[in-house]
Amino acid sequence: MRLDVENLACIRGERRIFSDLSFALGPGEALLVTGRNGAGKSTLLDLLAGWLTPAAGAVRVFEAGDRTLPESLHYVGHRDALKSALTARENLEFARDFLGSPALSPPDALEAVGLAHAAALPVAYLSAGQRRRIAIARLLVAHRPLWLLDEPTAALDTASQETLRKMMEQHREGGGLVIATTHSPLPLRDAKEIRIERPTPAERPA
Ligand SMILES: Nc1ncnc2c1ncn2[C@@H]1O[C@H](COP(=O)(O)OP(=O)(O)OP(=O)(O)O)[C@@H](O)[C@H]1O
Repeated sequence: MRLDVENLACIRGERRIFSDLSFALGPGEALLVTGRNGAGKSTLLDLLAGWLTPAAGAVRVFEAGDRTLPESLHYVGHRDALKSALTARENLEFARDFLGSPALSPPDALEAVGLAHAAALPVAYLSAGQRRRIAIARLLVAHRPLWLLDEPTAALDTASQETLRKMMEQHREGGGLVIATTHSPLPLRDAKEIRIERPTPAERPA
């Protein structure tokens, strides 16, 4: 799959968040999105996911078969989007059934993030880092070529950050694409990088 983003602009409320944002990603490539708090990193992911409409510009997808862009991506956001009353395993079963294109089994995905022992626990009982690891395990239970990850290492300890880094590299080796926002260094091989700068007050619409 290929992604081509051209001269993208976004306005939220009365504010211009960014404009003229362009990049292209091909199979196996990764993009790190940096910028200060409130610069618009999550907003960019929301636009790519199709939840927001750009004020200008275009997002084009190629070589994705008959799938639309929303059907071609995984999104792991700030909120882990887990169902608190379901167990870790049930959450992954739900994700696999909902997303389609099953890949690793839920037990194997839990094993991959070091949470096999928590399979039968309701996620409400888990720590913030453990919940984040289950949200990340969702990436493994259904195959989707584009991973959109919003500060994926937040709440993760060093070992889990390394597990996630390896998962991202493996996904890329299989031809997958990764776009991750981050405030801390994420050592991905040959990753592209864009920094979103806040427009000055003069550039913002009144
Ligand atoms: N629903 C909304 N309506 C209007 N403005 C919004 C809305 N949601 C977010 N914003 C604004 O859009 C701007 C960009 O927010 P965004 O969450 O994309 O920033 P970010 O770069 O991801 O920040 P952080 O590093 O803190 O996560 C912020 O000024 C925010 O207040």
